[in-house]
Amino acid sequence: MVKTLFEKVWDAHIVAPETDNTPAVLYIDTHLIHEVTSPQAFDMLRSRGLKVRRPDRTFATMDHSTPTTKPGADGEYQFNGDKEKQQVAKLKNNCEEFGITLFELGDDRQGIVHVVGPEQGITQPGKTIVCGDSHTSTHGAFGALAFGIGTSEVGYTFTTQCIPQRKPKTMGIRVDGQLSDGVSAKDLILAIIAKIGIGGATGHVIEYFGEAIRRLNMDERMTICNMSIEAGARAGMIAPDQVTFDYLKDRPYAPEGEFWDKAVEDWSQLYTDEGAEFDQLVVIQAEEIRPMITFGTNPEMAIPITSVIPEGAAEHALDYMGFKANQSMINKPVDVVFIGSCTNSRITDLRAAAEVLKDQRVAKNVRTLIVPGSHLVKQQAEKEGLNEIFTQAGAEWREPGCSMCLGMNGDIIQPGQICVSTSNRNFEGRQGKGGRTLLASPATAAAAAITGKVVDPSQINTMTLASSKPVSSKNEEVA
Ligand SMILES: CC(C)[C@H](C(=O)O)[C@@H](O)C(=O)O
Ligand code: SF4
Repeated sequence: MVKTLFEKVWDAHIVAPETDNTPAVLYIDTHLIHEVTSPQAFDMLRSRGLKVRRPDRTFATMDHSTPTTKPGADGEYQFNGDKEKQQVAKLKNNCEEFGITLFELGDDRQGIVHVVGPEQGITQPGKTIVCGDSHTSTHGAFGALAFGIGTSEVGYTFTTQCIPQRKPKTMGIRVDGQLSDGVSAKDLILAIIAKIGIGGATGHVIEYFGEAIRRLNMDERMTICNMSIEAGARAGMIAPDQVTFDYLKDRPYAPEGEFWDKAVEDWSQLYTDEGAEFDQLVVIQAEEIRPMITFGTNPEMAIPITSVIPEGAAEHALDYMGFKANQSMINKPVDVVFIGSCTNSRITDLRAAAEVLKDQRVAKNVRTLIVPGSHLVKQQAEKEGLNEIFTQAGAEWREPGCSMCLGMNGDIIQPGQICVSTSNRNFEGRQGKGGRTLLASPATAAAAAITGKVVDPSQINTMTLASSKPVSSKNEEVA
């Protein structure tokens, strides 16, 4: 029988099939946890005298509430408040008590859960992966079936390594052709969500395929799968290929030696069979995609950066943003730029930002925060000198974590401020009460940082060369 990629992974993990009255029981290979959605599940275990069934398949990191400033001279981290400090301390205690591997503050492996899992080789093709976090869809970039779960399901996974699940429908999104120069994976996924809508993939698992997807590196594939949830999808998946295997080879938790060879053999079977059908199919032409930006308060409210806010866009959203239909987004003034989050905080994202920021200065009054997704990303960026480019430009180079994506750690924007952000959600107040978020790619965010306004990143080189801004002495040395 021909099967889609999703069906292959789903079928291989069914412990008990779905009936009219009961959902399927799905075996979970890997359980990722963080400090925000795990405490109640651990409390449940304690109150019932239960253990974690597979601590060896459970991995924890701290990311949402962690400070992005370095610890003080005394080694103490400066938390936003007691609540955040306790949340992090609780995770550490819980992991010790239940024998779970934790990538804690100060550990080189610490970072955003959706950056760390792949980076450590914990995320692998064909696996079922859950986490009490909606952007778990990120891991589907490896051909895993990965989705977010609620706190009670975190409890089920702790106790049984299984969860009850209704089988989702499938949606194929085929992206033909090649993305144009200067158009990123972030632009592609924003364009996809603008097209199908925030509810467009509700109840479905999306598989992305086609030439343009094949050409993406793993960081880019993760950007795409990360935002699947913003179209309502249960998960996003991309069939693994040589790009996937090359990424995973020699990662700490990847199989070794003969186990590696066997794994690659198995993983190579993970694709949608010829003739297998999706419940829905969407076709996109890559050449038509332009750099994108959002203008509203959900990720579907996105347009090519050079076009205008459409007539008929939700008025409430436009009021909140302070924008009007038919206006161009170009030249809108910007107060803050945030480059980070599980969507765009990996090394290739930072390289893209550095390319724009090199030998430039961040505009006066624009606060620019650059937050690597993990310590290993941070170390790699520093090895390449990207941190120098950022700090010389006047941007803040921070410690890893979710940071201003959600502002749980205190990295927030002020009421009324406009922030160009590489994150995945532009909901009202998400980055701080009254704050206004414009979602975009790292290149677009970096271009906004140096000009202090929304600009087409493809225009940036011409623009900066044309302007005779005074350059810092450091820049003269470089030149
Ligand atoms: C805190 C967590 C539950 C939440 C999520 O599930 O997505 C967060 O990561 C987010 O991005 O809003
Ligand atoms: S970076 Fe943002 S979207 Fe990703 S897990 Fe953290 S808060 Fe959620």
